[in-house]
Formats: sequence, structure tokens, C-alpha cells
Amino acid sequence: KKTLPGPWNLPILGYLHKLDPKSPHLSLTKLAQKYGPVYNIKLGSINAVVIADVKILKKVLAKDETLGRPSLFMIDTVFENKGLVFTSVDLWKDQRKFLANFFKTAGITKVSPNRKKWEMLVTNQLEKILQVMKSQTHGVPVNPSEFVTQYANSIADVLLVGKQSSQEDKTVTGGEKVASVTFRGPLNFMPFLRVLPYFKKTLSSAKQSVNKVRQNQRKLITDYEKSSKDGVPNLVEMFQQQMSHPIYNFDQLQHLIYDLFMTFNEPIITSLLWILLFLAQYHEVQDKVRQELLEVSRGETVTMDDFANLHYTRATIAETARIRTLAPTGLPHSVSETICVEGFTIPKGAMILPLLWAIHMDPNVHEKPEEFRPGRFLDDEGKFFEPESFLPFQSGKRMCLGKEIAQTAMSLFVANVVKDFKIERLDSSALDLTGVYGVVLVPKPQTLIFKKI
Ligand code: HEM
Repeated sequence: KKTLPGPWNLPILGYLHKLDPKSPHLSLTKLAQKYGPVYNIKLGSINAVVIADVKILKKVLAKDETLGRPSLFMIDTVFENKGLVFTSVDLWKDQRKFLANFFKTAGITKVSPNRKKWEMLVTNQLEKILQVMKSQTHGVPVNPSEFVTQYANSIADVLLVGKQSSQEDKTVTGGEKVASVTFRGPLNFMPFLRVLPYFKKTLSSAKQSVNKVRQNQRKLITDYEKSSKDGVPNLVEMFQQQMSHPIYNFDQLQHLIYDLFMTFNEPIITSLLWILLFLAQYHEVQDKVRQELLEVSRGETVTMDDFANLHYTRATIAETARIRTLAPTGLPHSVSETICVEGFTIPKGAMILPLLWAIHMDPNVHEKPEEFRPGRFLDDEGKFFEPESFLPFQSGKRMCLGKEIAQTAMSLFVANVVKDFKIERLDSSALDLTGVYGVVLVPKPQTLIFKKI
């Protein structure tokens, strides 16, 4: 048994004062270089175990003792142990099963009789955005955030409540703002600070924003529509069918809808923005992707079936997910009983911090990790493959539930946009490809030109 190494911690702050608040993933990665791939660090009152090695992380996340989420003050206050993402294990088990079943019914699994219907739903929303892009851009500089946000919102709306919400209901997605207040800031780690006026204000403004979002969601839920015209059932519809069971009440439905808007929109919007920026920066990659798309699709709309032959396109999407890891410090888990992995003892009550950034940027595994090279995801025959040390969705029973959704929505968008538009920078100066950390690593707002081909 090895005791966990780690830096020296101050009594109340722990190591918080030494982490760069703008890029904690970089500070934590430096510590992994010094202390090794598993180390202990105190974040205020929280005892965290950082894991920066893919094999060890997979072993840890495969254990039933690590299925829970840690108790963090702001998160507990906002999410109230309801919904799915931040629930403790009992409720989580039931709701995860329910959602997996919903996704299967909606066609969002690799093998489902409704798979074509789901793809059609995405393609229909994509067609609308492509029309807007064609009519609006004409080589005029735009912030692509507008298009990708509209695209992600429209799919989430139909999938969750069966119809697109009106403009004034859009604060539903204002959930992102709430999320960044909730996840960041010292209140999670030093809850006693809430007695100070500044933090009292932070807490009450987070609660106010949540209430506003929930108010809008209540309206959306009560106005929901039965199966969309594509024949894909929506979440509210399926949830209502279970309402005789005590867990399936209106309050839980609201929390679930909130969680899913949050986990659907932000990752898809952010990942697509990263891909567009990297394609605009690396023209030779963009040209190669387009060439492959034109060969495979012969100018028609690209479908998911085409992706079996779109190796370089898939590699480009994966390489972007590696070099700009969406969740650089992953989503934390908690340890319900002391476990021992690879000789390390991880104590009961610890918070597991999966340092996905360090895994994706490890020079011993990914040669020259700072370089954008889609080729690292291609084997000797030019076929796409995912190396073991690529883990954007984490792993284990609680891994990302939206992997299939994300892959369909992102692949179809990237392929059809690159096929129809040349994505260019405004001038020859390089884009800013550093991100802003807020649990999710978001690109800085930038303008691009989409030239219709
Ligand atoms: C590029 C896109 C995405 C990435 C990289 C991503 C990544 C992640 C990661 C790292 C986790 C934490 C897993 C864990 O705790 O072990 C997670 C959880 C989750 N994701 Fe995603 N995600 C993406 C898109 C989506 C989408 C589109 C949805 C759709 C609803 C979604 C739904 C969820 C849910 C519900 C959870 C919580 C799972 C649970 O607690 O059981 N994600 N995601």
C-alpha cells in the first residue's frame, strides 16, 4: 500500500490559493508531473484525489464505490440532489435507467429501430440552420456561436419537450450562466464563507437565476407536445407515462429537464465552436476533410451511414476533442468506501478528480501533444481508431450519457457545413485558440467567414 503523495496544504485553504483560477487544469497537470499520476490535494475542506493516468482512472471509475458525486455546497444548493447529473446513487440508478430507455426509444443508440427517425430530426434542424447560414453570411464575418447555439437549442427543444421554444423562453438555456456560478468559486470548497456579504450575494443571485430558469421550464413542460412530426418521442411525454410512481413527480421532471438542457447544449455548442476555429486555423486539414466528404457523399447531404468511410473527418473531430478537452478536470466522483487501486489507497469520503487534460496532453502517450494532428487517430491503413488514452466522455457506469447524441449532432453539423462552406479567418493573423475555464473549456468569442462553395 502506498500513501498518496501530494503538495503541502494550508490549514483552511488547502492548496486552493496556489491553483491558477483561470486555468486550474494546468496547475493540476504541473502537480501531476511532480507528484505522479495519482496524488492527494486539499481544496478548502474537500479532500481530493487527482488522477492523471488513463488506466488507473478507468479502474477507479469501474468500481461501485465511486459511483456517487461529492457533496459540494453550491451544487447541493442548486441541484438539491434531484435530476440526474448530481444525484446520489439510489435516485441516479433509477433515473439513468429511465433515460437510457428513453434514448433507446427515441432512436439514440447504435442499434435502435428508430435510429433513422432520430437522424432525421437532427438533419431537419440542420437544414434550417444551413438555410439561415446561406442566406445570411455571403462572406460577411459572423460569430459562429449564433448558428451553433440555434442548432443545439433546436434539437434539445424537440427531444426534450417536443417543440421549439419561443425566443422569450430562451432563458431556459441561461442555465449555463447558473452552471458557471455553481461550479466555480470558493463556496463549494469553503462553505463557511457564505456568512460574508459578498458570498451571500453570490448565493442569492445564483438562486434567483435558477428560479428564473425553472419558471420558464415549467411553462415549457406544461406546453409540451406529443411525439414530434419525425415520430421521435420526447422526454416529457415519456416521463408523464411513469407518473404513477412516486419518484416521477413534477419537481423531479423539472430537475431532469434542467440537467439535460445543461448537459446537451453547452458541450455541443462548445465542441462545435472549437472544431470550426481549428478548421479555420488549419486550412490544410479543412481542405482534406472537404475532399474526403465530397468523395464519400458525392455532393449529397452527408448521413451517419457515410461516417463508416469518413475516417479523416472523424479523426479531425476527435483530435479537436483531445487538444481542447471539453471538461479538462472532468466531472468529480465521490468515494463511498475506501478502495485500493494499483497499490494506492483512496480513502472513503475523498473526491475523485479525473484530470482528463493531463491524459490528453501527456507527451509520453500523444507525441507532441500541443500540435493539432488528426493523423494520430488513423491507423496504418488510414482507418479511424480511438487510442485508449482518449477519454473525453470519462468511463464506467456513470460515463457521459450523451455520447451517441453528441456524436450524431456534431458529426452531421461538421460534415455538412464543411461540404457547403469554406471557413476562413478574417485575416492572416492566428486565431486565439486558448480557452476560458469554467469546468467546460470555452473558446474566446471570435469572428469567422463562411464562404458558400
Ligand atoms: C462533446 C460532447 C460531450 C462531452 C465531451 C461530454 C462529457 C461528459 C463527461 C466527461 C461527463 C462526466 C461522466 C462521469 O461523471 O463519469 C458527462 C456526463 C454526462 N453527460 Fe456528457 N458530454 C458531452 C455531451 C453530452 C450530451 C450531448 C448530452 C445529452 C444529454 C450529455 C449528457 C450527459 C449526462 C446526462 C451526464 C451525467 C451522467 C451521470 O451522472 O450519470 N453529454 N459528459
